[in-house]
Amino acid sequence: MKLNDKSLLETRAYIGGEWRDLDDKFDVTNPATGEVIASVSDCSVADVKEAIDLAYTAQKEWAKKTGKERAGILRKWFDLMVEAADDLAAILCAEMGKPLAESKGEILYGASFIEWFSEEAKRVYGDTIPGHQPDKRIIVMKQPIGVVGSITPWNFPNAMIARKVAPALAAGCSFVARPAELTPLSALAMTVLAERAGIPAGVFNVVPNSKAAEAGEELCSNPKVSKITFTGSTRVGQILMRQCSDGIKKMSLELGGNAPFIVFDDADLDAAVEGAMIAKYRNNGQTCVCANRIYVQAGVYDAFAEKLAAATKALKVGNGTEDGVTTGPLINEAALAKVEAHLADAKEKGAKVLTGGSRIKGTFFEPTVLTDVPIEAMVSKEETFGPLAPLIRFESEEEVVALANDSEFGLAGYFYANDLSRVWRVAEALETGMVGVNTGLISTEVAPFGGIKQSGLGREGSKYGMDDFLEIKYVCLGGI
Ligand SMILES: NC(=O)C1=CN([C@@H]2O[C@H](COP(=O)(O)OP(=O)(O)OC[C@H]3O[C@@H](n4cnc5c(N)ncnc54)[C@H](OP(=O)(O)O)[C@@H]3O)[C@@H](O)[C@H]2O)C=CC1
Ligand SMILES: O=C(O)[C@H](O)CS(=O)(=O)O
Repeated sequence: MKLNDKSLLETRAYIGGEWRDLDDKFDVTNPATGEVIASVSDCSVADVKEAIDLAYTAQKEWAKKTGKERAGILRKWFDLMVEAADDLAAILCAEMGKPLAESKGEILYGASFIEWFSEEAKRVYGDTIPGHQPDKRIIVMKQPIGVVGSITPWNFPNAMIARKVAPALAAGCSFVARPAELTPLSALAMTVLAERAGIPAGVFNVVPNSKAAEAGEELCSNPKVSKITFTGSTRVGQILMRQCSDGIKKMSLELGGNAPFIVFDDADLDAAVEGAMIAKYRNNGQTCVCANRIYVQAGVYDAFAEKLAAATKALKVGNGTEDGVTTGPLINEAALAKVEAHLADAKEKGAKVLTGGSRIKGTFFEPTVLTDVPIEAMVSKEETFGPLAPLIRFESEEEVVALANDSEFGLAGYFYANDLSRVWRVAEALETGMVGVNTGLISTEVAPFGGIKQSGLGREGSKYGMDDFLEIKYVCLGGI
């Protein structure tokens, strides 16, 4: 790994403003090569508890700073992240496998949340409300929620932390981040820059560890933690909800998805193929908003399938450090096994492979297009989280909206159409938190990201993103 600033490859835990080299360590491997790239300090539950204690103390002073002071420090952090983007991308590519160009895209995407919330920090407005009695005056103020615990996944090891820590610190909260065991290096690298930006000791803590359940249990049960923010599977989100229920702890949950991608017969097919390529194969299909089910209206099914297969064949699979590589490895053997299970099930139920369909080597897998996929196939019911594009034929708008909504998930949905009335009807009818119309890429810091049903609670990014880290206080002044 070539780095301009080698100090960004940090392996120690960051607790109360101290870098701690712990005896216990766990290895981080490169999914493209299987090589160990670093051994990282493995925090115990006692370390997590100490981080929470120090965050609790530090939060009081951090909240006393003005929004403008917090804004200035966050803006400096943003500037440092952009300056170090190439190094941060190299670290992310090495530990997660995302091709370099896409890794850099994630770094800039993560940084955009820090920039956005450095601006929002100055705009935590309250209200005055006309009194309900002559001698009463009413004000509403917003105050930081307190210590925030965060648990994040391996698939966006920089952006998922940035999307949470930025609004939390902007609001005056302090933060204890527990990154995924597979990808702690990106979290630690951004923490090096946070310290350089002047984030005070104890305000931002990072506790890498290899026993997620133990760390999670401490974060969820510790009364000094006021809020848990989680991105990951619905299964784990349910565990965390149960653990937070005793303390009625507030939560933000960004969970699993099963996005429908619908191509109507009045769509611009070339645009629809372009959108499907992004929505399906971004991050090698390992995003929660990936197109998981591709519904194509009968009249354009064959033409779309042919075009999508041609575009899929043009993807270049390989080590993300090599020029021109568009598609890296899957994160691990378990992820590959899930893709192969979905493929085998679909083929058994009658689907045909139009292109791809085989493991290459290690955890590299050919981007695959399947046709004639039946609606009862596993791949249309469960999130594949890999480069498998199942094409399902439909006849009518009513039929496909019912199919699209037949899921316990409701994160993202996409469709291509040009009829204005249809665009309004389908955008309103889809049971998802986010809808892409004639686009396959909807993720941005300026819009509210989040889902409904079992895809989660709350929204991240946008002007709405601060709300999850603030408490509303109503003050009634009497006797006036
Ligand atoms: N809505 C969204 O924005 C996103 C949703 N996801 C969903 O997550 C899944 C894939 O990501 P994946 O990382 O495997 O998801 P997981 O839910 O398995 O893991 C997410 C995080 O939770 C941790 N974790 C696992 N078990 C526990 C536990 N019992 N208590 C506390 N923490 C725990 C993991 O730790 P460790 O990895 O160290 O074991 C990881 O840091 C897919 O379903 C995907 O849709 C993923 C990313 C974004
Ligand atoms: O973890 C994810 O899948 C991200 O939320 C997807 S996105 O924000 O990059 O779209």
